[in-house]
Amino acid sequence: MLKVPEHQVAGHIASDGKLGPLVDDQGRFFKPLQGDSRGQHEAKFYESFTSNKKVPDHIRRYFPVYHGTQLVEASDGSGKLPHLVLDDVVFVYSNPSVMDVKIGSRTWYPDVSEEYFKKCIKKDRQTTTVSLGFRVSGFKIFDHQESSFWRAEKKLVLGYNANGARLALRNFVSSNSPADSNSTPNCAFVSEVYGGSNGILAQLLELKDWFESQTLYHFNSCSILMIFENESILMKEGDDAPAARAQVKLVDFAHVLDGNGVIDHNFLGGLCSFIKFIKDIIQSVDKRDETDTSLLENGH
Ligand SMILES: O=P(O)(O)O[C@@H]1[C@@H](OP(=O)(O)O)[C@H](OP(=O)(O)O)[C@H](O)[C@H](OP(=O)(O)O)[C@H]1OP(=O)(O)O
Ligand SMILES: Nc1ncnc2c1ncn2[C@@H]1O[C@H](COP(=O)(O)OP(=O)(O)O)[C@@H](O)[C@H]1O
Repeated sequence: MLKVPEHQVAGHIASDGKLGPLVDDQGRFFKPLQGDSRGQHEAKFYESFTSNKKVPDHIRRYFPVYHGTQLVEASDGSGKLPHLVLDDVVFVYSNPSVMDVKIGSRTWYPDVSEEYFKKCIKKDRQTTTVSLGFRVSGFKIFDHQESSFWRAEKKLVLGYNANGARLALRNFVSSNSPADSNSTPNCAFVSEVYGGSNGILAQLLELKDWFESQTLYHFNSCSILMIFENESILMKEGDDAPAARAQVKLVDFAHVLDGNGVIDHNFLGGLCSFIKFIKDIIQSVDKRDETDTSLLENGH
C-alpha cells in the first residue's frame, strides 16, 4: 500500500488530490514523472548516472539508488502513472530532521523558454539563491521538548535573507524548541551533525572535491538533503543507542544537463558558499564552548 511520505520537506506534495510522490513500507520512494518531459529527463539522468563508470563509488552514496520506473496509482486519483522508483532516503530513521537546500546562484539554464527563465529568475532574486548561491527550500525538525515535529512554513522559508538562512541552519541542529522564536538556538547537536569525521561538513567537502573536477553533468536546480536523527544523539550515552547517522543526499534531477567537459561552476560555487555557512556555525559554537570553559576555569 502506497502512502504520502511523512518526511517530505519541499517540492510537489501529494495532498488535496494533487500529484506528488508516494512511499511504500519497504523503503521505496515513488516520484511521479512530471509532464512537459521533465519526468522523462529525470529518468534519463538516473539511467545515465547509474551506468556511468566514470562516477566514483564513494560519490554514488550521495544519490538515491534508482530502481527504474513503474506504473503505479497516482496520488491525484488520475489512475496509473509512471513513477521513478528510488530508495526512500529517510526510511531508516524513526524521527528524522530533514532540510532541503537548493544549490546554485541560478536555477535557470541556457536554452530554457523565456517564460521559465522569468519564473526562475524572479524566485532566485526573491530568495537567497542569487545572493548566497543557495536557498533553503524547506525543513522539519524533531522537537524533543514537544516530542513532535516542527515544520517550517513554506512562505517564511522562501522569504529568508542571509540571516534567516543562517538562523535556520542553527535551529536545525538545536535541541531547544524552534517554535519559540524568542529563544536563541543552542546548537546542541552541531558537533555530531555538522562536525566530526563523518558529519555533514565532511560529506559536503567530499562532494566538493568531486565537483571541483567532474565535468559529466550540470546539476541545475538540484537540492542537497540533510538528514539526521537527533534522538539517537541524545541517547548516545545509553547501551544500544544508534549512531547519529547524519547524511547528505542529492535529489531532484529534472534539470540536469550534460557537462560537456565543463565544470559545473553554478553548483560548485553554491556548494562552496553553503559549506562556508556550515563551517562558520561549527566555529562559532567551538568558540562559545571555549569561552564557557575558560570562564568556568577562572571561577565565574
Ligand atoms: O510549483 P512551485 O512554484 O512551488 O515551484 C516548484 C519549486 O518549489 P519552490 O516554490 O521553489 O519551493 C520546487 O522547488 P523545491 O523542490 O521545493 O526546492 C521545484 O523547483 C519545482 O520544479 P521542478 O520539479 O524541480 O521542475 C517547482 O515546480 P514548477 O513550478 O517548476 O513545476
Ligand atoms: N529518494 C527520496 N527519498 C526520500 N525523500 C525524498 C527523495 N527524493 C525527494 N524526497 C523528498 O521530496 C522532496 C521533493 O523532492 P524533489 O525531487 O525536489 O521533487 P520536486 O521535483 O517535486 O521538486 C525533497 O525535498 C525530499 O523531502
